[in-house]
Amino acid sequence: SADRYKDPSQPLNTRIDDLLGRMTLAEKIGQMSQIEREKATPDVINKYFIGSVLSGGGSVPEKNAPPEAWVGMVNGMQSGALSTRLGIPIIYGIDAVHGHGNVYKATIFPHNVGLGCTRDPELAKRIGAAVALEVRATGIPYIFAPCVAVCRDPRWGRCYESFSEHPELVQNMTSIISGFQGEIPAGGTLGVPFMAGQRNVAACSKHYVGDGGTTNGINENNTVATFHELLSIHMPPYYNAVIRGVSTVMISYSSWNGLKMHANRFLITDFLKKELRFRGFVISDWQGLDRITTPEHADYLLSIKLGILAGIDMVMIPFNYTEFIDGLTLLVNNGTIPMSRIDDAVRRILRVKFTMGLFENPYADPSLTGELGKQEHRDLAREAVRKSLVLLKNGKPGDKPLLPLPKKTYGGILVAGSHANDLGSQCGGWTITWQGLTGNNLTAGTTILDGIKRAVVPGTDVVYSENPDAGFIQQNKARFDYAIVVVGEPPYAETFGDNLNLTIPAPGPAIIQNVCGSIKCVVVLVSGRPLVLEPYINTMNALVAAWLPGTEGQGVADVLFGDYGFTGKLSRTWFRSVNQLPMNVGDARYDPLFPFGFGLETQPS
Ligand SMILES: OC[C@@H]1[C@@H](O)[C@H](O)[C@@H](O)c2nc(-c3ccccc3)cn21
Repeated sequence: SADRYKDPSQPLNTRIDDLLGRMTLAEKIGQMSQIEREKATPDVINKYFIGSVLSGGGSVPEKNAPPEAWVGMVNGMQSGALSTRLGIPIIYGIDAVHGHGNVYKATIFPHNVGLGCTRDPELAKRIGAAVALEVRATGIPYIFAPCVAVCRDPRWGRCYESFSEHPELVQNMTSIISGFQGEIPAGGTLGVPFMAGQRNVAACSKHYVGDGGTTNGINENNTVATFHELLSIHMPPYYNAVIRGVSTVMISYSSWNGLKMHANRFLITDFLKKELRFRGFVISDWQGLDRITTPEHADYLLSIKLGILAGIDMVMIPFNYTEFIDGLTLLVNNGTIPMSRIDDAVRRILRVKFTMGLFENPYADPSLTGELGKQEHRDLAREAVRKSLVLLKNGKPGDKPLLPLPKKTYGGILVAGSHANDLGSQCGGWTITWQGLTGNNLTAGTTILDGIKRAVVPGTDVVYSENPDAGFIQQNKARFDYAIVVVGEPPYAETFGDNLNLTIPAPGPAIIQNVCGSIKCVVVLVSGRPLVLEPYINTMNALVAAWLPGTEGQGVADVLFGDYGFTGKLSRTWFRSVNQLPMNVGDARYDPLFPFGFGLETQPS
């Protein structure tokens, strides 16, 4: 019979059953294997029937690769897959967690902690649609986003990837999934993998489950919680993600009550797949199987057994694919892992690939390359920056408000601080490289300083000094009407961001004291999370939390100078001292510097 699985007019389950019925064990296990692009030659993909390829953070075809180079790379790999006996296309995945972060000149949006402060699910959906277009510009149909972590402790290095500490706010922001994948139409089936068309991408809600609840925020550590606490704090976003038709779920490195999530059959199979009826595929994190044991990779056969029996369908191996394939083959042949488990995994992977139209459209649409970094997307990102800013202080007690700042000044404006003129730092981690970069050469964008210069009336004396010394301040303080001090955290990702003291890194505090001690100042804090403020806040006239705004730094000036009012509300509790942590909205003991939901407002001037 003609290959019914190739016939798009056939019912979905007919296509899945027809194809699955034709597959050898090697072809099935190949579909469950995701390898890193460095290993993914067309020959390897063909020989091992590889089902998926990824770019890890910073893994690019070449430095500053244009979209055409990405398209060429992905299409080359795809040809290797389509030349196999059954011609099952690969699905290429990448982390587009705040825009297409790996890609030179992509639009970089505010990280999720800032988007949570917008309280605007509709905006998040529009951002999702724009990111999908920029990812498709590079020929990629699948992203490891959104992170739906409910970060309960800002000492966690990934807290900025979380929309909020409050599960309901995170649930609301899962609207971004409907942007990435498209909205399930009225009358459509909720709760099954969905993708509207070839200008959308398959999404991945991560990291299942409880990644944001580890002890002291230690990355990949242990989340101690009753089942009720897990269900009420960390699980809710997955209800919404599944209903919205999220195509994949990524498992967390962390443990729940001492059991590694990657080995947790109850939560992955009994709860996510059976109770929540998730029908897409479950993917491991990078070497997530290896890290089931301590030390990691100590017993890889055991890791494979535990991970696959727990219900993981696709394994982000990413390098030692022969070891994975041989190990899983052995475990199936010796009866440790039943074929029914393999078939469940492959069925789910095929369901996503058929649903997203990968069989009909395995190659990139070259007409989309112009979507990368498009001005329309940058304008959207700028809108998101504006709405993400939170005004925490506006004038000392008894003073009149300092913000919005006048665009016309009699004297000059002093702009100080490392983060005023540092595109990389305002983007944060997962930008061009895994950890992110400092400086202004990493990609195309507008620094906060650039934005200030464009906002004031032409001819205004704007003086930038990264770290003005006391002498400069004393000699010049009468010269300036006011100062804008932009300080904050360096870029970081994952464990490199774990931090137990949460102080503003030097020389930030000194710059604040030096400048704000002599000149009326507004401090703009560029950080992935709340930081210690109490020692300096009385010196400041005004204070703005800018989070990690991304490439469109103009959005900061838009609000500082009153083109738009401040509307942002804290997505996280602003603690007084790290000794209070963890401390979240709703806790019995709750004594924050600024509470969850706080944010002063100003009117457009
Ligand atoms: O980039 C792919 C995935 C990403 O989607 C996950 O959110 C994240 O937990 C992650 N960590 C690594 C990773 C960690 C350590 C060394 C090398 C890579 C890789 N990844």
